[in-house]
Amino acid sequence: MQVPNDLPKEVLEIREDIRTMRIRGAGRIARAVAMALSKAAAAFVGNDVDEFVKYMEETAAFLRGARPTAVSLPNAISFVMRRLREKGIATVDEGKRTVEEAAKEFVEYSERAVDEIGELGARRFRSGDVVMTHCHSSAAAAVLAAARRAGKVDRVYVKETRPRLQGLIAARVLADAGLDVILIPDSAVRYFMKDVDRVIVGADAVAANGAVVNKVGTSVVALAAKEARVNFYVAAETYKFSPKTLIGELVPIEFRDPAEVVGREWLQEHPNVEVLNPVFDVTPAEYIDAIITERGVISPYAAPLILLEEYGVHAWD
Ligand SMILES: O=C(COP(=O)(O)O)[C@H](O)[C@H](O)COP(=O)(O)O
Repeated sequence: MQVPNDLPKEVLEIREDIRTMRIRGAGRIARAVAMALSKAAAAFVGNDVDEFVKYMEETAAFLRGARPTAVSLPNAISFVMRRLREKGIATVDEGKRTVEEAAKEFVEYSERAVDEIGELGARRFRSGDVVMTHCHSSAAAAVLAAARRAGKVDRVYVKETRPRLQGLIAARVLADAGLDVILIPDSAVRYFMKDVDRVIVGADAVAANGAVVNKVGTSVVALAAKEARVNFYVAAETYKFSPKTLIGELVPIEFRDPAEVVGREWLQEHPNVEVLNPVFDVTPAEYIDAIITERGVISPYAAPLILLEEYGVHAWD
């Protein structure tokens, strides 16, 4: 991917931090790219409006390639860039202001959305509920923290989430929120499901057919939950809904370096073994009881309504 000329170092660093997962989780990724666009705009030197717009379009394309699956990333970029395109700016300064304001608005919306999801989601829980979660999702954690504050949930099983062990982040965050955390290996999901009342996870993308793309292993939790008749909830801001799925596109599943699974040394010692590392999987709508969004708690089958309301004709952009 071509790096636009004169892109400030901090924008390059944000992209690299997303690629290497120092910035991770769909919500944080979205907020980080919105801020990256704002920083890029501020750093532009010159008075030529067309040059500025071209530079911003190139920056947007460059940032879009940071990670492929979390649709919050292109959605955050579209939110900011649509403002710039629709505004019809007369000067570069106006363009810079437009980008900065749109990015700020997106970040504020996003932070508010997570809080609203927490409050709405907590209503689905009952006193004494035992919960299971997978990976670390700030939206799912917000629900659990709000449910804890409401005196409903005490205990949560957290899956370690190999190979990158995001479960350890979730365990720390949820313990800090006052929950009793039990960290379990991924392979123990079915063993413990009998003790669980509800599952809650986050999302990297919600498709028009209500399927949810989230950290690999989510679909296995959903299968075990369905077998045990345990409610399965997804916490997802509306900017995680994928407009392109309305026109039949599939959400790309990221495959990362096999060394994340077994280490570089093992790979070198076993050149005849193929190691694959898909990092997301798809949970079909029929396994999902509800998606908790900042606009309300919906059936996964209502995903197209959210998409049409949110993006309308822009789904085709
Ligand atoms: O799958 C992951 C993170 O994957 P990775 O660690 O590979 O980025 C999270 O469940 C979603 O991104 C939602 O997170 P949030 O609710 O924080 O947006």
